[in-house]
Amino acid sequence: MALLGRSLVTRVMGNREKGGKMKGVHNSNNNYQSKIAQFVVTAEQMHQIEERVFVAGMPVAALMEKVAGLIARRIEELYPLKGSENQLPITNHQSLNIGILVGPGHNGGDALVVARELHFQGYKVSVYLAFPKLKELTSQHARYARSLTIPFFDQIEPLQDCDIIIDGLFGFGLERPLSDSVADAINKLNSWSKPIISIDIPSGLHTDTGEVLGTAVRATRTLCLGLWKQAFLQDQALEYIGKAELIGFDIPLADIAAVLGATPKIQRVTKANAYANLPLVRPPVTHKYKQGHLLLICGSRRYAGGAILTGLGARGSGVGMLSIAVPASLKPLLVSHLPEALIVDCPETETGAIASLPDGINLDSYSAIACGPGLTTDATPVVQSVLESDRTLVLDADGLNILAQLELSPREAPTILTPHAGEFKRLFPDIAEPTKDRIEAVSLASQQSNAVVLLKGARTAIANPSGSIYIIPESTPALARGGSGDVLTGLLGGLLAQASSPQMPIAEIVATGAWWHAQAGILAAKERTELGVDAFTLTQYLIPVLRGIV
Ligand SMILES: NC(=O)C1=CN([C@@H]2O[C@H](COP(=O)(O)OP(=O)(O)OC[C@H]3O[C@@H](n4cnc5c(N)ncnc54)[C@H](OP(=O)(O)O)[C@@H]3O)[C@@H](O)[C@H]2O)[C@@H](O)CC1
Ligand SMILES: Nc1ncnc2c1ncn2[C@@H]1O[C@H](COP(=O)(O)OP(=O)(O)O)[C@@H](O)[C@H]1O
Ligand SMILES: [K+]
Repeated sequence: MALLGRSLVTRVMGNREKGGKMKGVHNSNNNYQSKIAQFVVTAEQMHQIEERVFVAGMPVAALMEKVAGLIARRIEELYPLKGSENQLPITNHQSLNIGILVGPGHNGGDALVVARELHFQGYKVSVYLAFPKLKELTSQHARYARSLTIPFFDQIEPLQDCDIIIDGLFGFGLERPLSDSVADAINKLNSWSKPIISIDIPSGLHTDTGEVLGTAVRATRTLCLGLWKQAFLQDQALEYIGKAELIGFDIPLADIAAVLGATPKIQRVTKANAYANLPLVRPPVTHKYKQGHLLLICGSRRYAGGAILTGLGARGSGVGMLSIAVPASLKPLLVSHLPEALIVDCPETETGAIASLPDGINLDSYSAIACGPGLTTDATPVVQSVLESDRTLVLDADGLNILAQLELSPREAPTILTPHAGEFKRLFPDIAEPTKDRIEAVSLASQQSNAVVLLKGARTAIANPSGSIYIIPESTPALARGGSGDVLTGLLGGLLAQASSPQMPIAEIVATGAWWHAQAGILAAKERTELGVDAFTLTQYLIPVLRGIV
């Protein structure tokens, strides 16, 4: 995956080192936005980056003015005084009432600049000032706003009649739980069901873990400032964030690289870096086995459909050759759905699970193996034998449930584990709740197992043992549906089987597959609504995702 665009970073850093000033590389570079989109920061890293910008000479007040100006313009665009684009059920666009919540720090300062700007544009602005003691710059903006006769209140109730609320209580400076009075105000605000725009992050959320520190604003939309904060990639924060949008303010790439490193540890998977890993172009002279041979091991009498869905996911990957090992009695069914696949019929247990792989099967002849969907836990010997193989191995579903009962002895070849939160808990019982700080959880799990771990969820996170983490920043709850994980397993297996060289970073290929899967869900939901994305339909949208690329 083209990570930080190493060449550019080296260039940028080189320029700084030589002259102290940036030469020739500007943030207006067409690539700037797409580079910025990959980065994820903690509150501490954002502080450090901000500090470098200030030390380099940017005045704090000037930066606040610039950033808050961009926020104000965006709010005017979203809720214009005149015009028909406004989605709100507001009839009189001439007098939009905007309630602005102001906290003690620079998040509150941003909010006050927004208040002033909207006031001058003709909006009716009211301020709820939650604290008597403010940081210096925030205090100055409050004084000026008062001089403009903008009304200030120390209770939130007077804002109840506002059409829109802007939340500038706390940004990334919030580190401890909210006091009762602010928490009460936020709870009241949430009960009004008004459109709320949060500045930087919904007040009350922890910037890194996305945890609710007592209570938190439930925003309709959040305008994240400068760089994506980690909370935007944590499932537990999503219902508070609403629609997420990045408001860039031209932070020099050199300052980002100085803090995050040339290859940041955590990356959002963007279209650009996913594309770079897709096996889109084949050599003109090739043959099916050169394009990867994937062995799927899946299905049982009870879960026959899982094998079909995994097979169709693998088909979507474009893999050169597909073999599917299933209980012998499922062979006719599999052939009818996947005529191109070689069906390996296996001896069955009494319960209709795979008892063992057929005698004489040579696992070395496959480029990769994906094992697990629909197996039932009766297929333990099969999982044992693939764990002993030296092939790249994806384990999912019952493959993971079986693994949880076994010892994962060290494997030479890459191992990819793809649990949802329930499977994760069974596999890694001593790692804290995977629904809390998912980024931390997946990273620990990868180090503990020495495997690439993909933790499924609304923001699927992938970690490799060396510490890199990839997060899929967009998806759709349409995927929360039986069988969509089976599709992912087949797709991942197909992509890994096609990896042209063993040196290709496995976690990046896995991240690419997870991105593709999510995009297929998004596209299918767009065309068919979120209700229309059953797992079979999902497989039909894998290839259409690529339409924009080739
Ligand atoms: N980074 C950038 O480049 C840019 C940043 N900008 C903006 O600055 C924001 C960050 O500003 P910030 O650092 O002043 O922190 P912020 O989130 O406003 O709040 C911290 C304040 O709250 C207080 N406090 C904390 N917890 C509390 C509690 N539970 N209950 C009560 N009080 C509590 C804490 O005081 P303490 O008591 O800890 O001394 C402190 O005063 C950022 O999100 C963005 O909007 C842009 O303007 C320009 C570009
Ligand atoms: N709320 C959600 N938003 C986005 N994606 C989701 C959501 N819930 C589940 N998914 C995705 O759907 C898939 C579900 O996989 P899994 O739980 O293994 O289902 P199954 O075992 O039925 O196939 C995963 O890829 C997961 O990331
Ligand atoms: K906020």
